[in-house]
Amino acid sequence: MDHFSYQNQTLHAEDVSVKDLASQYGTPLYIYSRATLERHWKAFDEALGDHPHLICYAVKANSNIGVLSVLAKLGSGFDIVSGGELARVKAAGGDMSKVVFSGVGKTPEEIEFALEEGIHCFNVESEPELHRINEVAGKVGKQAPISLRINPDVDAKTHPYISTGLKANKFGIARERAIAVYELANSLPNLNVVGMDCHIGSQLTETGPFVDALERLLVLIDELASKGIHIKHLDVGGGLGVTYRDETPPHPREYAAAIAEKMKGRENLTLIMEPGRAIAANAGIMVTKVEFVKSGEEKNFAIVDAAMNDLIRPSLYSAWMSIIPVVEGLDRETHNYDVVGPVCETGDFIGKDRELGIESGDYLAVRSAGAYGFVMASNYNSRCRPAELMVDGSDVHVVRERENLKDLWKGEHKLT
Ligand SMILES: Cc1ncc(COP(=O)(O)O)c(C=O)c1O
Ligand SMILES: N[C@@H](CCCC[NH3+])C(=O)O
Repeated sequence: MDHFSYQNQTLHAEDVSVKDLASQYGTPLYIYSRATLERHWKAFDEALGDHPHLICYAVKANSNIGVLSVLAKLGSGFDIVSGGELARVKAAGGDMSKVVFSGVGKTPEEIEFALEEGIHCFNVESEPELHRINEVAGKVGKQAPISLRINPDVDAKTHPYISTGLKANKFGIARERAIAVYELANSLPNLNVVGMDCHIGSQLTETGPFVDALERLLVLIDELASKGIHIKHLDVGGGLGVTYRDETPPHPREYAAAIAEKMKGRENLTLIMEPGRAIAANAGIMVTKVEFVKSGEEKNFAIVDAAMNDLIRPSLYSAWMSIIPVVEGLDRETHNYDVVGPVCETGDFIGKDRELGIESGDYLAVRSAGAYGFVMASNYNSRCRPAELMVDGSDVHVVRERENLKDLWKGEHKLT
């Protein structure tokens, strides 16, 4: 069931007209569906059935505290990559004991914060980081629970910027070094070895690379057990892709079933997953208004009020994102347009070569914008960042207010 669908030719978010929301709250505007977020999270959770598991939503995909609070109420865990994300999870009412902390450059301050909050574990990405966590834990008189992020050297077959599990990538510890680094971790006085993790990339559309990575990790887990180092949880990371255009990623159910299958007979090993995009992307849209229609000699441009600063995926990765009219079936002539924003960069586009029937003042919706959308927004060109709404049935919650002009220079000081 799609919670963004047309009713009486007008796009709705659950039971609410997107056109009404756009006129009331202005554009550009992010709109999320609570029911979709919940359904996606539950798809992972239910697919893992009785196997001991924890779904740690990857906060970076959409860190709005409204979104986090919805998932926290379901009992979600969280995968974080900064002290800022930890603070957000806390503010949203998340359970600190279900937080895993990933990322290659954790600072001493962030480590101390996470230790004080009692997180589930640190996903450690290098030997120097291991020493740093050991030192900070010693200083604050705690034992730090750790997992090593193993780079399994598998090709995720995704965009090179978001592939993370190859030797050439900056992430994790090479699997050839894994046993030695675990032995080191085990010998450090303030560390508690609890897990093993990996994350091979994002927007994966096949199950194969996930299973290959998992198999490589299981070999290491068995080898460690023979050396007396017992791993309690295996974290397979995130990375499951979604359909933006014609991709056919496995359903979370299929993906989770393939992983659970490999874990049969290992019921003492808790399975952790860190899905971000698969939970948030299709739970959100971004709505924009057509400012001008400009016909050039070679191209037609739909100049809209959203730009690369509001949604950077098309500019950054040449990502294709679906752009649909908020009101369909209008009697309009269609033309081929590049949908572009007002930012002064040639690379500022939301979509290219789109067949649309539009006039100035129309609203368009960009689909699948719930993940890596608002979180990557900036104030470039001194543009205020959009508002974010959460629709829940016929209820509408403003989960982030639109920025105003004064927010633009908050914390700045002029010279007198
Ligand atoms: C360590 C880690 N876990 C989870 C994720 C979430 O990935 P995705 O949004 O592709 O599920 C990422 C980002 O790719 C990540 O770096
Ligand atoms: N931001 C990227 C994904 C990066 C994943 C981060 N680990 C995207 O929009 O697709």
